Amino acid sequence: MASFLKATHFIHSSNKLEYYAFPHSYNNTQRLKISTSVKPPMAALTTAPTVGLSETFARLRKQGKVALIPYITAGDPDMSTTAEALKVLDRCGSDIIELGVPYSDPLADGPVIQAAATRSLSRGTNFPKVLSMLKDVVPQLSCPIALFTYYNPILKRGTEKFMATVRDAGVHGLVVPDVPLEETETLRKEAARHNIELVLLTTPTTPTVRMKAITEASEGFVYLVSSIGVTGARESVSSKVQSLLIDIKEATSKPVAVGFGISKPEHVKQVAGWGADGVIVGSAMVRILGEAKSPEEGLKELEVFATSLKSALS
Ligand SMILES: O=P(O)(O)OC[C@@H](O)[C@@H](O)c1c[nH]c2ccccc12
Repeated sequence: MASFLKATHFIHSSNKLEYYAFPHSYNNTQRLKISTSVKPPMAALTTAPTVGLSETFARLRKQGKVALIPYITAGDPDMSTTAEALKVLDRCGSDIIELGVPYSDPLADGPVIQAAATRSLSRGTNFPKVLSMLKDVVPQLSCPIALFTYYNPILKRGTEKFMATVRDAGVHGLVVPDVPLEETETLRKEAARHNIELVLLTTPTTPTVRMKAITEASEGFVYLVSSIGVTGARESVSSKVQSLLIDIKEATSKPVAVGFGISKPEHVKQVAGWGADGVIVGSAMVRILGEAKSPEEGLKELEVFATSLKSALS
C-alpha cells in the first residue's frame, strides 16, 4: 500500500493544478511536470438530495463532532443486503459511507475484504449492478456515499464516462488507492468537472513534503492510513497516528479521516481524541456482514456494532 502512495504525488499550486510526479525513487531530473487547469462548468453540476463530503465535515466541525465512516463491500453477501446495510448504517448515524466496488485483485486489502470481494464477484456483482442499486438507495439516505474502487474499473470505462456515471448514481466522493502516476491528472480533472470529491491517501511512511502535496490535492477529506500494510482489524491503533495527525493538521485545514485497523469503540474514541475529523471502519463491518449465518442476522449485528461506534463518538 505505501508503495502506491510513494509512486504518485502531486503539488497543487495557485489556481491551476500542477502535477509534479514523483516516481517511486525520484530525483529532480526525473521530475515530470504536467499542468492543467480545472474549471468545473456549472452546467455539469447536478444537485443531489444529500450534501457532499466537504459540506458534511463542515457541518460536523460546527457541531464539534467526528465523522463515523463505515466501509462495506457491495454485493456481499448479496446486493439487496448491501442496499439494506446502507440504510442501516445511515440510520445508525454514519456521516459518510464508503462503498467498495469488488475487484479481482484487491492488493491493498487484507483477507477479510479480499474474501468479501471474492464472494461478491462469485455472485455476479459488477459495476452496473452496484450503480443500479445506488440509484435506488441513495435517495433514501441522509449521508453521502464515497465510492471505493481500484483503478482498473475506471480505466475500463474511461475516466469521463466513469465520473459521469457515478455522479448520475448520486455518488459524492471517490477513493482510488492505486492510481498510477500518469492517470491522476485525468482523474482529478474529470472528478472536479463532475462535482465528485476525489479523496487521496497518505500513510505513516509518506515523507512530509509528499504528505503536504497529497493534502493539497485531496478533495472532501484526507485519508490517513494508520499503519503500513493492508486493511484489517487490529488489536490496537498505532499511537503514531497521534503525531501524524498533528503533522497533517499543520499542513492543511482540510478534514482528516483515519482508517486501517479501527474495529472497536475504544479505538474510535482514541482516534477521535487524537484529533481525527473522521474514523473509517471497514474490515470489522465487512466481517459482520460476510460471516453472519443469514443476511438478516448480519444486518442486526451490523446495527448493534455501528451504534456502539457511534455512541463512542458522542
Ligand atoms: O478495513 P479497515 O482496516 O477497517 O480499513 C478501512 C478500509 O477497509 C477501507 O477504507 C478500505 C477498503 N479497501 C481499501 C484499500 C485501500 C485503502 C483503504 C481501503
